[in-house]
Amino acid sequence: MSSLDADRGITLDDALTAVADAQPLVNSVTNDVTINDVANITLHWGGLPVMSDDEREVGDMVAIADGCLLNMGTVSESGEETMLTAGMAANDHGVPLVVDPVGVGATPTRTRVADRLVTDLDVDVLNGNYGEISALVGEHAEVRGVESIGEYAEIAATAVECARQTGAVVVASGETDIVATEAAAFEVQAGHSMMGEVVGTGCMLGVTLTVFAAALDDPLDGALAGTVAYGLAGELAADGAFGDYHGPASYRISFLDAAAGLAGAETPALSGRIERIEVR
Ligand SMILES: Nc1ncnc2c1ncn2[C@@H]1O[C@H](COP(=O)(O)OP(=O)(O)O)[C@@H](O)[C@H]1O
Ligand SMILES: Cc1ncsc1CCOP(=O)(O)O
Ligand SMILES: [Mg+2]
Repeated sequence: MSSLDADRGITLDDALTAVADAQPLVNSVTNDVTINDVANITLHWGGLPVMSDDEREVGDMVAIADGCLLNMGTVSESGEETMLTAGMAANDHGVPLVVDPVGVGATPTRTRVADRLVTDLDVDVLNGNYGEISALVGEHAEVRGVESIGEYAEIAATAVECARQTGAVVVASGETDIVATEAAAFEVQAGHSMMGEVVGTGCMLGVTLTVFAAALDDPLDGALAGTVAYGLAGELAADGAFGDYHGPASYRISFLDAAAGLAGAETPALSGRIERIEVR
């Protein structure tokens, strides 16, 4: 199977095998809306989910974990402090840290919490939709609730700027996903429009990135592999490879099955799906 990136020589099969071998324990401090899907897709990829979010134990749980996700979808005042406790434990113990700044830009509170997370913590991977990533770097963005509204013609440059400001690998999700570091940007053509019809596909992407970042040594490899694997699962589900569906609710089930079955499935060729792009 073709390499995820010619310079790095890692294939999707390598990544899927690394996840299966590592069986990473991933602690997700995440929102109440999609927490069960986040837990299940962690398991479906080959990871071990735990959703510890109590201030008295979260630091200890993250210390023994292989990856940590902070998703601020329904973050409360106490939850904000717990996220900092978890994130600092990840940093102290060298545990890969992924942040999903859900709804940043929609309200001043969300913007403040997101800024605090990316400022006070050393984040390995950041994932958000186009609006969230644009809001995070202070550019014009329309985030309605948690949905990205409007057009973002310069999203690749914005993602690179976000990587520069935060030091993280940035995944800006949408019809075309952008994976960016401060020095490089990749367009990833994988996924299906049905994924945009299901609440939780951004949250599940965040924990997918955490699983792959935990299993691979380099956050960029983890972000590229996780983004590609996730999109391919979306395509296979949409193609009916994991059962017929009749709308977004049944599609969601097929999608979860596709994530669980991707390693054993005949996946579409990757050639041309991942393109390194020039960003000034
Ligand atoms: N129209 C689309 N075509 C292909 N993939 C999509 C589309 N909309 C969303 N996705 C995929 O669904 C996942 C969630 O993306 P997005 O909807 O941007 O996140 P969020 O749910 O946080 O707003 C990503 O993997 C993205 O690639
Ligand atoms: C609707 C909603 N409200 C707070 S968190 C959440 C789920 C967001 O999920 P995603 O970012 O995957 O769309
Ligand atoms: Mg989201």
